[in-house]
Amino acid sequence: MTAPIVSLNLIGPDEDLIVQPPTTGVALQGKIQVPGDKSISHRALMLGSLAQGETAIAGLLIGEDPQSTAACFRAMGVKITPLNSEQVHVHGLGLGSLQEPTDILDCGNSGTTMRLMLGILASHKDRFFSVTGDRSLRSRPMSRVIQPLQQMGAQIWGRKNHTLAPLAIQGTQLKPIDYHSPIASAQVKSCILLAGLMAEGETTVTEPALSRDHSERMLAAFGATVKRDPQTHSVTVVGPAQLSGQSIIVPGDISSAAFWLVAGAIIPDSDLIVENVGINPTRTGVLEVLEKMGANIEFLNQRIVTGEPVADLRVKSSRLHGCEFGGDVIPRLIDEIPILAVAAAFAEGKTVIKDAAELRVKESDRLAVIASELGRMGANITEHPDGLEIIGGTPLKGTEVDSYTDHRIAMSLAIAALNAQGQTTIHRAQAAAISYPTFTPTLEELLGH
Ligand SMILES: O=C(O)C1=C[C@@H](OP(=O)(O)O)[C@@H](O)[C@H](O)C1
Ligand SMILES: C=C(OP(=O)(O)O)C(=O)O
Repeated sequence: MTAPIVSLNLIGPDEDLIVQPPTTGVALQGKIQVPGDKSISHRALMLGSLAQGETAIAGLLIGEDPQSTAACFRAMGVKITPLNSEQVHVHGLGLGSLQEPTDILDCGNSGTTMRLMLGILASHKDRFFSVTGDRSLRSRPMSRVIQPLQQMGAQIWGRKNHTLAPLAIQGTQLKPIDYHSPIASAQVKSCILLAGLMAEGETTVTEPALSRDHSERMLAAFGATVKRDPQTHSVTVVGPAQLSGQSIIVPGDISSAAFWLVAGAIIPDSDLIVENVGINPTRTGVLEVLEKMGANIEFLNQRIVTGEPVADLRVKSSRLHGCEFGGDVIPRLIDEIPILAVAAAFAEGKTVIKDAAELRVKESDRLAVIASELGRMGANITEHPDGLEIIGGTPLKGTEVDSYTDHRIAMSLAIAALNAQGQTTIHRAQAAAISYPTFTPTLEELLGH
């Protein structure tokens, strides 16, 4: 049997990942773990910074995005021990006590850092902040959080009529609002709730469909008064709040587990357990769609870990078939659409993904990029304004593809490559380190290197 090749060539400017599966197949077997949940990691660092006393975080994601969050809060006077997945300590300053940074806060590639932090900064009276990010983040829309913050009285300036970073923020005493968001976005919801912590009275956010609820859960755990109405998808915080430091255990990220669940489902003879995965129902849309496509996924050892449901997920390969999805499930699988498109390319028949125009304003235009790069590998995939149509079942061929510096695209293409014929070179694959720095070592481990 030819040995499978997986190599990350970091010497050239293109940071290529080369994937060459053997012709005899690469059945995935055994048990693996994925790094900590990115959304929960950001929130643990932020709420820890705003709380009185110490917060201890186990299982934090050591990716570039949480590093950006930690760097921003350190620059505002918060002591955060070096990030590691064992134990990180955050010495919170108490609500309203962040110091004015003497330099620009750099959010790197992280939309969550910038959007959530804007709510915190805008509510820090008499302090001035400037925030920026990398080229991708500087092109992502910030008006979705700036507009409601302005309704609360926030003072924010930015490029293109105050919609794009770099942004400047003059902190001020904010007023509570009752905000009906036009989009189901956890970043918008969380930004307003964080701003509401220091406004006097009730700040309510209502969204058209339920987005991930990690902020609501964690705010309540830190001692804020949080009221939720599941019927209307609305959540209220009561300010001024007081937060006190907590012990948090971050579960494995279902968005990272999704790569292996799809790999296990599409690669013949696989039987793989991904341990310790967060299965918060606001995040499990990917499992529902995979099951609808005929995937065989079992939930083992279900438990609750510091307020979040967790399980070990066992996937066995099966014959997938296409399906249609859209509507309310989209916010519950928003980051998994690129890897679901890969699953669809290997499934029999047609898959239609609708209501996903939001993907055009992520780290890359994910609809355009996944259509072009999977298309290069031979997939029959059509881009629509709000989604994708994929006719699966034609074998994919290895070729040269590009991540467009988008971590989820890099890893989705690597899984497609694992089940393709011949060698695939993924340019700029180092982007995976944004959310999953150990992706390539895990791939090597699974392939028996
Ligand atoms: O709140 C969060 O942690 C996130 C919310 C989602 O973004 P939107 O709120 O823009 O949908 C998601 O895509 C992102 O990766 C993380
Ligand atoms: C969209 C993502 O993250 P963010 O918005 O934080 O950059 C993601 O992780 O896929």
